[in-house]
Amino acid sequence: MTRPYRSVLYIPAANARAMEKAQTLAADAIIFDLEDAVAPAEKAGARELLARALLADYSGRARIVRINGLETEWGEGDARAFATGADAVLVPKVSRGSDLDRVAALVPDAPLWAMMETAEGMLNAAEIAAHPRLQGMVMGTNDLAKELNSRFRADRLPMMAGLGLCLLAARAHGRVIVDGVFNAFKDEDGLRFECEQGRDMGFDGKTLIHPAQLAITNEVFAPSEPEIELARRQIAAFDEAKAQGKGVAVVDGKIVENLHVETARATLAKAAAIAELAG
Ligand SMILES: CC(C)(COP(=O)(O)OP(=O)(O)OC[C@H]1O[C@@H](n2cnc3c(N)ncnc32)[C@H](O)[C@@H]1OP(=O)(O)O)[C@@H](O)C(=O)NCCC(=O)NCCSC(=O)C[C@H](O)C(=O)O
Ligand SMILES: [Mg+2]
Repeated sequence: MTRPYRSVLYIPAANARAMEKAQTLAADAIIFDLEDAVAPAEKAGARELLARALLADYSGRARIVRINGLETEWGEGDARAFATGADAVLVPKVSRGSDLDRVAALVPDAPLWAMMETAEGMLNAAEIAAHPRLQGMVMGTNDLAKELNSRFRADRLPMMAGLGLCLLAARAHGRVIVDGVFNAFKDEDGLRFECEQGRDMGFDGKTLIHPAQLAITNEVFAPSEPEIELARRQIAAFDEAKAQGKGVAVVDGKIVENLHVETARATLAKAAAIAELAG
């Protein structure tokens, strides 16, 4: 069954307390960050703290390690240190498919994830998504806004071209894709608006910076009760229509064809995966 990735929480790998706390948080996945959330003076210590933290039990949550870029003095050591022991390695600032090749060689067994956060990366999203070792993509909307010189807008109009290109690329190649962070972690209404926008666009989930963002995000990216109930009725109605030799059913005045049944089955599978993770 496919894992859910509704909520993907960043934790600075220099913060031992936060990494411990994460063992009991309701995040679907965790990104242990060695890159931007860790100051240069803390990089070496963070690597050691993280190696210890990864021995703990995170109750089935996906554990993803964001390494420093290979152009930095820490990148290669990070990749070697976490070639095993995590569920995936997240590569920052991926601009083209070949950026993943060197990391892939250093990390032969773990799946790779790519931070999508450069202008070049947006233009090469399809090539990046096609990389054979890639499992998932993470929007880095802070870095992207910096590169674009765009202003923050609640409707994220300046981000739409990049978000759309990456989403298309991820879907074309069957990759997981999660939306960028919402920086104002005490603004619940703003977070809900952005989660709903991301969910409506088709993202699997959202990256988060604070545990206070988990509940809203998990709620918005999960199938709602009415969606689950509708999915069940669509499947039942289609099965009945099929038994009568018809290819189309009607539910609540709307047609249900094979493709809608596939979506309905995916909704039920996602709900089941969420329930399984919750235990
Ligand atoms: C944003 C923060 C610096 C706020 O920290 P703080 O003031 O300590 O928060 P609180 O006092 O409210 O914390 C309450 C308790 O929650 C724990 N905590 C806080 N944050 C996390 C977390 N991320 N994961 C797990 N636990 C967390 C605290 O330890 C407190 O616990 P307790 O002691 O039991 O009370 C801080 O939240 C933070 O550092 N967040 C992560 C920032 C980060 O990782 N940034 C980098 C990723 S964002 C990015 O780079 C995206 C991308 O690349 C782009 O370009 O867009
Ligand atoms: Mg970034």
